Amino acid sequence: MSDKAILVLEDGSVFHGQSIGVQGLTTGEVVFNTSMTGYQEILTDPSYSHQIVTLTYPHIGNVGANAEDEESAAVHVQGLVIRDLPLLHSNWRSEESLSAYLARNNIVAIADIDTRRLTRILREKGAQRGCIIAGEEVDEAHALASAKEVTPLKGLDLAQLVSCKKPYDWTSPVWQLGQTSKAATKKANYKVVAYDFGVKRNILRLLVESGCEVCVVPAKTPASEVLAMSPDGVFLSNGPGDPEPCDYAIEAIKTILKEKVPVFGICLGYQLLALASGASTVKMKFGHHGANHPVQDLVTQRVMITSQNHGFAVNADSLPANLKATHTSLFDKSLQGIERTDCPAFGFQGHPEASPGPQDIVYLFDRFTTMMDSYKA
Ligand SMILES: NC(=O)CC[C@H](N)C(=O)O
Repeated sequence: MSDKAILVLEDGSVFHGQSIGVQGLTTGEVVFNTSMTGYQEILTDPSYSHQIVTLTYPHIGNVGANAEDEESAAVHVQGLVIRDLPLLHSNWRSEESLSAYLARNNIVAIADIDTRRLTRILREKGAQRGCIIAGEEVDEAHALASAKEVTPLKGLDLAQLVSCKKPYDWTSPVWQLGQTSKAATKKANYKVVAYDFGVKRNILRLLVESGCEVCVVPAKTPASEVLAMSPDGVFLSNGPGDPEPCDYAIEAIKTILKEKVPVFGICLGYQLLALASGASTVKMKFGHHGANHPVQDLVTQRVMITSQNHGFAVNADSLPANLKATHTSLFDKSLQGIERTDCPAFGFQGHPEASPGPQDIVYLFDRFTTMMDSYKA
């Protein structure tokens, strides 16, 4: 069997490398992530659905893979592109090599390519549709034609594809993984319904740790069903694709906001909260994907280092009078946080659940419980 592989972008750029996953063909929008750690969390983040991810950090796979680092039950990237896979992986938690993990999860992946050149192309031209072929038939023309057939993410509702099919309760906190957590789990004090648009497990763990009893519901659950559960708060999860076509979610959020139930949204959830409040969203050139993005809290002026993964943004000029900007990106001044002035609701564009990444912004979970305290009182 050949272990050759190629990556071809829609602009015609060709990269030759080695296959490190299964043989075959895969396509998707190619984005770069600059995180130095957390490759397994990235692979299993449902928000990466339909995207091929390239990691700018050159050595990927050093610590192998394990069952605890997964952010969901499946690998969601369409493909992986890296510079160098180490000959040996080593970590006390490792259960298998990255390559074995990719193959077991049916992922086409390529190594030994110039990821700096690739990232520069994506930075100059914006996210590109691309195709990886691994195996015998490494055919450039076929790869280029396949890349050009990819449906762009703009206009695609992917949340309903990755969402759970039935409601379930989530009960495990972070400390069950043996990781250091900010504090011992608080006594369950709040009933929270979490909309699953592609939720990451660490968000659910942090909600539990903050004292929430969490019921996760499918993306298309109507507001009436959620309100019938008499929640103390509603959480809107992260997720893949364009927020704009998710009209069912936008409608449900509008109804929930009218009832003045506290609402907290992360990433796609934050974008949906903005749309339900009358703001608009735009597709970014190449988005924000990394673990060291500086974000400023506009009230305290404090700067936090945050984890980010988004290709769409809320248009800062589109905020209606009852929607206040709370955070801004110091990389490009794009909007990072919003809060409603007429009801208890707020959202954040980055990832306060911080997995992978820094924990500067984890305090937003306390803000949600404080909001629920006032609501209950
Ligand atoms: N991580 C997310 O929730 C991503 C939100 C949305 N799919 C975007 O790309 O902007």
